[in-house]
Amino acid sequence: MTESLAGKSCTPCRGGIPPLTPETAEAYRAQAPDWALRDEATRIERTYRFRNFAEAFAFICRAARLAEAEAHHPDIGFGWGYATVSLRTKKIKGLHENDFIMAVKLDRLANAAADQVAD
Ligand SMILES: C[C@H](O)[C@H](O)[C@H]1CNC2=NC(N)=NC(=O)C2=N1
Repeated sequence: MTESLAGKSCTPCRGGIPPLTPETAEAYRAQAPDWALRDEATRIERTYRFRNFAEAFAFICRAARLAEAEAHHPDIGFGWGYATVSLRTKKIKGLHENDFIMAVKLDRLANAAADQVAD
């Protein structure tokens, strides 16, 4: 059981530490169950669905502001009705707690906006 990530903030990662093991990443995923481990658990990814292009764009604008506030930046692809978000920590070429903090906060953003539609 990992402690609540929603109340945490990203911390600077300068490298020199190992990435999360797949097992630890899986434990973190309990708080972000809609995210998938990808590329041998070196990154996480989620696709959010929206009603149209404008709502997807509004979400990624909010996501970008969150990323700047947390100094941790996802890769984002988007189009009509969707945004696909990928997170990893470059300095360690894998996953860090920061990636899951961002995942949980992005999920909250999407839910709070109430503009996301079910898959
Ligand atoms: C110094 C600064 O914290 C780092 O360069 C940050 C910036 N944003 C980042 N975002 C992501 N997703 N991974 C990183 O490794 C990363 N590094």
